[in-house]
Amino acid sequence: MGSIPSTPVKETPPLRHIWIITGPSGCGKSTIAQFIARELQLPYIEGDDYHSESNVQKMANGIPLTDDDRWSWLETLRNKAVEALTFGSDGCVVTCSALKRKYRDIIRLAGHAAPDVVVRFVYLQASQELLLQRVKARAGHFFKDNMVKGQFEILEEPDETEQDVLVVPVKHDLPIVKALALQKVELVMQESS
Ligand SMILES: Nc1ncnc2c1ncn2[C@@H]1O[C@H](COP(=O)(O)OP(=O)(O)OP(=O)(O)O)[C@@H](O)[C@H]1O
Ligand SMILES: O=C(O)[C@H](O)[C@@H](O)[C@H](O)[C@H](O)CO
Repeated sequence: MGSIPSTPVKETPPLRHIWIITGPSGCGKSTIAQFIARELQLPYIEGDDYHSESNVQKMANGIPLTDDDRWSWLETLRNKAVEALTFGSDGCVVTCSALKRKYRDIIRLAGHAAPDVVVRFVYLQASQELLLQRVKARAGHFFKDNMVKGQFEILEEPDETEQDVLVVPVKHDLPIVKALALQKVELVMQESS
């Protein structure tokens, strides 16, 4: 009796995630994004590095950005993320305030870059009072505490209809927030592998 030939198992390559770390100024985007990028060994793209000189000047002068100021910045961040994957990365971590849903929608288009690319947002959730304190205490940054209120005025918090968003409360001490964010990210990666 001949042995039954085994059906070859098709290996599906793991998905490549673009992690967008979001939230208003001072919520910890840079801190958490650098940590996650280091832990997952992924490239880190700092959103603030891609604001135009005039955007930075505006913010430094206490003038909030408008939608028009943000469109090309959002497109640039999306392109940078896709570029990182095109150059062979297994994923990447990007900081972007992404305060409005339509801004997140612009970034979401990166998910069409290739069938294995998935965009996920990590929303760092905090109260205005807490972020005011954290921005006040931070030195050497162009974004000052007088601008925090404006961030909350336009903030559209992701709701349950945005299923690609992981919410991480950031009122806890930093080691706890880091662990929580990483845990949520790793769970998604496990579920999608
Ligand atoms: N969980 C935390 N507990 C205490 N301090 C924190 C926590 N998370 C961040 N910080 C501090 O708060 C400040 C703001 O953090 P960070 O610069 O990472 O925020 P951000 O969202 O990137 O800000 P921005 O958008 O203005 O660049 C920093 O001084 C950081 O060390
Ligand atoms: O959309 C915006 O208004 C900006 O991206 C801001 O969020 C700042 O750049 C940032 O918070 C300072 O780091």
